[in-house]
Amino acid sequence: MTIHSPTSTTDEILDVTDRTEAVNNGDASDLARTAPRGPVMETRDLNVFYGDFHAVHDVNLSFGRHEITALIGPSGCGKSTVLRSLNRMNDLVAGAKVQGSVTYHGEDIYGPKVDPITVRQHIGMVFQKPNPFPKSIYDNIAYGPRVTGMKVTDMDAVVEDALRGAALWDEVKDKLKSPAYGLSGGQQQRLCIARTIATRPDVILMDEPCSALDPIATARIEDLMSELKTEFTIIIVTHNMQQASRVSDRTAFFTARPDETTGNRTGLLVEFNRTQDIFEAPADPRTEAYITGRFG
Ligand SMILES: Nc1ncnc2c1ncn2[C@@H]1O[C@H](COP(=O)(O)OP(=O)(O)OP(=O)(O)O)[C@@H](O)[C@H]1O
Repeated sequence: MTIHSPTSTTDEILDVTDRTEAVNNGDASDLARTAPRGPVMETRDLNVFYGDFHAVHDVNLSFGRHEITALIGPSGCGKSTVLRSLNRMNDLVAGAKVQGSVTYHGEDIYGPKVDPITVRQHIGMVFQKPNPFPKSIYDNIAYGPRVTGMKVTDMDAVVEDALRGAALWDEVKDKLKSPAYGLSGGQQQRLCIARTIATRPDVILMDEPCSALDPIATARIEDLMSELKTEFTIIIVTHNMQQASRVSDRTAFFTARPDETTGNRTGLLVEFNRTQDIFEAPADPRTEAYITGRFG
């Protein structure tokens, strides 16, 4: 698998091999005690700017295969900014600039030969608000495989697989030609997850996927995440700490530090560890203050 554009030559394409060493460099070195082995993605000294504004500072993270990693922290600490930099969605934001590296199976996704569209095929995204296309349920799912030129011999099977994968098939199998807008909010979000998995990504980024949903729809998405991680690597931004503790294997806690002169608040990673450790034995007092509700 490669994220290079089709013009890349074979010798420019890096192998997709597991790296077995734990990655414990950078600012969070002593805190990332249990970084995953053979990470699918890593950030190294990741800094993101919006124009002159320094939004996130030196983020070092590694995301384990078939794990769910939660990004948590108070509003404005840069969680979504970090998430969007993982599949180059920030390219679409005018004035956004990314420094440092983001690697996917060892390849720098910001490398000069890398095609951002290909990156997003491997690293899909589900947004906060369900955003189905104004099309039928069927066409919402078939759209991705069609436009990405996936070789499909049986589109009906692709649609069914994706809807089953998103735990939506039984609810919609008799109305596949109906408009997606006729579904409930929770069903629409599962449709968006089905749409994402239809193009067979490796990593799924989720930006507060349950924040617009009621508790029952939220529980269904959380169950779904646990099922999906057997096939995919999932990285989720959530404000809901119970959700992070319920679904994730590892948690990264961010905060924002005000600049002494400008007062601008720059996000930074405070602590990254197994979720159980973050919630039961946080190493940093700022993490403890946040998870116990004394800050943020
Ligand atoms: N498109 C943008 N242009 C300019 N500044 C932005 C942009 N997007 C985010 N920011 C700023 O970057 C900082 C981090 O924002 P971001 O949305 O990543 O934080 P967050 O932790 O996800 O916040 P929240 O939890 O409120 O969604 C904030 O100060 C925000 O105002």
